[in-house]
Amino acid sequence: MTEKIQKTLRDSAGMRWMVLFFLAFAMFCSYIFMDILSPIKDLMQSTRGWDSTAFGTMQGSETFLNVFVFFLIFAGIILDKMGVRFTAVLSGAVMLVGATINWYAVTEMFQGSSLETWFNENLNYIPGFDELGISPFYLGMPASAKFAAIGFMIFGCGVEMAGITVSRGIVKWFKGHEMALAMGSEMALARLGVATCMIFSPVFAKMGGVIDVSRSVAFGVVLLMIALIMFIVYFFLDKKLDSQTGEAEEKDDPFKISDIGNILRSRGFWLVALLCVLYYSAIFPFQKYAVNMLQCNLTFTKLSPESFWAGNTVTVIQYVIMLIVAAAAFASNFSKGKTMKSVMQVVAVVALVIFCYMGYMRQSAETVFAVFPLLAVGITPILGNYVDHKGKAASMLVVGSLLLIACHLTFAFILPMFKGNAVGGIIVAYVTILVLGASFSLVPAALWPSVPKLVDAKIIGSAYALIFWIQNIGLWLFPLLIGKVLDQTNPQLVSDLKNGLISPEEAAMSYDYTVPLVMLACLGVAALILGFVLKIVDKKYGYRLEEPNITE
Ligand SMILES: C[C@H](N)C(=O)N[C@@H](CCCCN)C(=O)O
Repeated sequence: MTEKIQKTLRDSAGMRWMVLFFLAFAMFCSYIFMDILSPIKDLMQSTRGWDSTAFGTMQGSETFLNVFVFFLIFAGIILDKMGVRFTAVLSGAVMLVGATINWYAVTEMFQGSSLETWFNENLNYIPGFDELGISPFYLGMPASAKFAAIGFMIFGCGVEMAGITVSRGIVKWFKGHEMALAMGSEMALARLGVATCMIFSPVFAKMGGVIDVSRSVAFGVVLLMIALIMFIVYFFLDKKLDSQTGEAEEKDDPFKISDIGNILRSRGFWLVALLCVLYYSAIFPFQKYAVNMLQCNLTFTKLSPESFWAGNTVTVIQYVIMLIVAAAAFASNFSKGKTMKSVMQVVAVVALVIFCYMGYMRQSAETVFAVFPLLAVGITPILGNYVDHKGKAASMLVVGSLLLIACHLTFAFILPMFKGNAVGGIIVAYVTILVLGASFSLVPAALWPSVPKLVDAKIIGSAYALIFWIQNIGLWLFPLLIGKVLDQTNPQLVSDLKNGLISPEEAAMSYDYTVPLVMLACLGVAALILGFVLKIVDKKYGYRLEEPNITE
């Protein structure tokens, strides 16, 4: 008798990739919001009075509840107990609530309101947290930054919860299939989100010639509504899958809190978690300051408002070219024939060169930095595919860390030598940013798909949550530290600003970033050392990190 094989939704490649699209698109929207204020640090200073410390404190608040109230640990437990679809929708709703508060805080409506007065008079001292030096507020912090920080904290809970949920969702739908490629593609779309925000956030803020930073944030809020819809659609698909499989994974062997002990006893887990915090602390916090760092180091000529390059049409054209780079790189990864692959690669490279040229012609730091996530969009899926079929994840972590060190040192010491040399400076900036983008593809593409090799499937949600929690400590600390170090290593600038000798606009463009950049390079050195240790431990204990995910 022929046995009837029951096919489930995840056995269909089309269905799997459609599910991935919903999850990844939700992350795309979330990543746009995550960095929505990063390219307009100068405008936050000139229109809302946020100096570097206020900006850094507000940006760092994203991770505050996750780290100090252990929200991420709870999120992992919720995920392992309640499942992917419930947690996905919950995370979408939490992000939206936080983002809406954040938006209100930077609107004109908030200015002069009784809420502003309240925030000016309160939250200057948080017992316990202030003594430990970890308060998300301080005396003199602008009220709008304090309230925005509260919103960003709530958003941070949602976005990190979404991050672990999406990773677990991908493991659920793709294990045994193209898991690393799927994770790489999800991250690629997230990077496109960052590039989108680098380009469009300043456009929204400056629209119609009137500066209003809240328009940028409103744009992010609308996208988070779409993210929630994506998660709701995913909810129904995931429910259907569970009805087909009979929810075997959860029912047969339910998650227990004590399972977390198993994760914490794994040597491999700790090495990956520490490498993760060191590496990501040198990337994400940097991303929040990178545009300003370029503004301070590159020489831009002010374009007249009538100039073609200053207009919004060119922004849209540049964005379309960005999409062409992403689509061609992605298509080259999936093309079967050799000729088609090469054609796609040529299209991607040509479009990338045009993108860079336009960035230069537009004479703005945000359009130059937009190329950073773009390379990651193109190559993260390719590297994910490589991990699926060839392995070498631990080696990729080592190479990624090496590139990171080289880039931060170049920004610190070589880029400033080109101040005054507009073309030379832009070339150095582009090459360094592209190499950093390559590093930012290597490490994530190798790191996240390695986690299922280190822990049991039923505790994978908690394992991701613990890694995120450890990582979030760095993501909390370093934006704050960079802001403080910047103010402390630029004492003349800070005192001139205080005494009214320079305008906030001038100050925002004149910081010396050398010390913060060296600090980030040091993180890279520590990550590199851990990468080597991981390679040794992997060999000794047989985690199979260097082996492919798919055995052909
Ligand atoms: C910031 C966040 N905690 C993070 O680590 N993001 C990773 C992606 C993790 C996989 C998400 N499904 C990143 O590289 O962006």
